[in-house]
Amino acid sequence: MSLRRPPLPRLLLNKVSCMRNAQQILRHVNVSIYDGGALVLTGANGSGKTTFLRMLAGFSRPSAGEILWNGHDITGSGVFHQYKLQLNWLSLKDAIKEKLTVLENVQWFEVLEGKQGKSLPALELMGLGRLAKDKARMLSMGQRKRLQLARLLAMDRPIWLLDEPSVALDEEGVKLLEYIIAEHRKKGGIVIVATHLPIQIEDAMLLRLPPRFPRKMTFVDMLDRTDLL
Ligand SMILES: Nc1ncnc2c1ncn2[C@@H]1O[C@H](COP(=O)(O)OP(=O)(O)OP(=O)(O)O)[C@@H](O)[C@H]1O
Repeated sequence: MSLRRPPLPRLLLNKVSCMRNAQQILRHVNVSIYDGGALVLTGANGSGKTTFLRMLAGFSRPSAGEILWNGHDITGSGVFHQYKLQLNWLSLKDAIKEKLTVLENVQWFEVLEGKQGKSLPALELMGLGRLAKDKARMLSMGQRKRLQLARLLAMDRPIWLLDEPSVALDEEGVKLLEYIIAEHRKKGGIVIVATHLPIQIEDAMLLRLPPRFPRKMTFVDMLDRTDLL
């Protein structure tokens, strides 16, 4: 008989609820995520996907329950600083500095991490190698998203929190996104994605958040209601 304990999940959400602006957004969420794991959050607009990611990123606190990292509450003093260093955050606000070149935009974050040498290979992987010396303001929306993804690769942190990462990407861009997610997981990285668009992520857990305001009437119902027109 083995006396070995089962491994702790790297991240554990235990009956987590979250309020925003005095409104209950998330209620009693339970999730365990191990190294190499992936969680895909879906749900209607306003159901709380971004709120969920923001809470994991430490931008807002759970109103009830706890989020444990390596078994420690992430809000605990001493833990939070260490935990934040594990995170890579990608959102629709891309924090791209328009006056810097594409390469400098990645190197800026890489240097802050105390790392070097990964920025150009990351840009090349994301198909932006030829634009590396151009000013970032010249980039299209999809290219800006590719730059954000290159930043994830150059910073190389274990837990990726990705809010709508495929928005604006073309078909090849989505394939690249799926590829880097798969590679990150092979190294033991964790990926948590909020998305409306289908992304192929093997063996991902799926969490569909319920709509916050049950719809009394659908759009199609409204079209049928002649008295409303
Ligand atoms: N800055 C804010 N302050 C207070 N409440 C907010 C704020 N942003 C969003 N909310 C509330 O939180 C709810 C959940 O928003 P959230 O952005 O988490 O949803 P979402 O599932 O990511 O939506 P979407 O699919 O539209 O991106 C919203 O319905 C809104 O009422």
